[in-house]
Amino acid sequence: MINDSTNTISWKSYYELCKPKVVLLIIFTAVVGMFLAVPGMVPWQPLVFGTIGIGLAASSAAAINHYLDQKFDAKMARTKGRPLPHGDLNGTQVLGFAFTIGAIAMLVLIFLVNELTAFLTFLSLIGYAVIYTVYLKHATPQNIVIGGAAGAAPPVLGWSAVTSTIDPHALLLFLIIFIWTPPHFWALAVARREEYAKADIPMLPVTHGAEFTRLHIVFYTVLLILVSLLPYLTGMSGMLYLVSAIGLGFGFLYYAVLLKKTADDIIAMKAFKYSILYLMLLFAALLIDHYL
Ligand code: HEM
Ligand SMILES: CC(C)=CCC/C(C)=C/CC/C(C)=C/COP(=O)(O)OP(=O)(O)O
Repeated sequence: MINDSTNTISWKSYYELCKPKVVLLIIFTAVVGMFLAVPGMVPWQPLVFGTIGIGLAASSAAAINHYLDQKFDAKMARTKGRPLPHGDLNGTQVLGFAFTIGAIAMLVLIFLVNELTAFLTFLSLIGYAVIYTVYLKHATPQNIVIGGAAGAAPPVLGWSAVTSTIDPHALLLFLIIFIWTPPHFWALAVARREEYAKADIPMLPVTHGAEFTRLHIVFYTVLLILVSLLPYLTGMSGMLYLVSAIGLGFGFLYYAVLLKKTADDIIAMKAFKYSILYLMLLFAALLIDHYL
């Protein structure tokens, strides 16, 4: 007889392996890339199959990250309840799941979208799941600056799913997420610096201190505001986007400066949460502006 409660735990665990909230935002940025790629409605095939392929590939990368990071995850309060360190799933189950959904993602992208998108998505998957997780994360405090390229790729993937090209406008969207990633992550890392130190992971607040990191959050936030103006300055987006980008950007800067002044970890977590809202609303503004 099937044990219902075990079954529920296991489905929940597989779901958790996918880092669902992160992947949802990744999918959203990819879908915005698709919509911006063409003047009218996006053809349904790249929209549906591109979304499935990119979403499954990002989930596969997240599951591989759970597998490869399990020993480190076990050492940190934030991550020790994850399916592997908590013992809800074993390594074979996690790798089996990751490779299955990763293979489905690749087949969908190769045969139902296009080869360029499949290739770029594969690069992003390897970039996050292997290059960032195995090497960069443990090698340098610039880990997330470099590794951020994988998480910044989805708008380019979405765009190429529709046009089979790497468009310069898509690269602007890449640049926005690339510059957004350090203040997004460092806000959390500042608040969790003792855990990262305990797990011996050389995040910037561990190697260079919290004060230095807070200063870098302000620096990257200013850079982000400037970079976020590029879609308007290049004629890709209009006034609604410009006003949104400036308003949202100054909201981010408010938290960054407040964090620098107060050195308060509660403010750091507020800045981290705001960073997620910022990216979601900025991409929503790009989308709405496109159809005005
Ligand atoms: C190398 C790049 C990145 C790093 C190092 C990073 C790091 C993190 C970390 C450590 C968390 C906390 C997760 C947790 O508490 O379990 C987080 C949460 C989150 N990240 Fe990122 N992130 C990166 C890129 C991205 C990208 C590209 C997106 C979306 C486009 C994103 C969206 C989110 C969201 C939505 C959450 C909240 C998840 C939740 O509440 O469960 N991140 N990020
Ligand atoms: C194919 C494709 C589009 C791939 C996208 C890659 C992807 C899922 C990027 C998200 C980045 C992320 C959640 C980093 C968390 O860092 P961490 O692993 O150091 O955080 P943790 O301590 O919470 O595990």
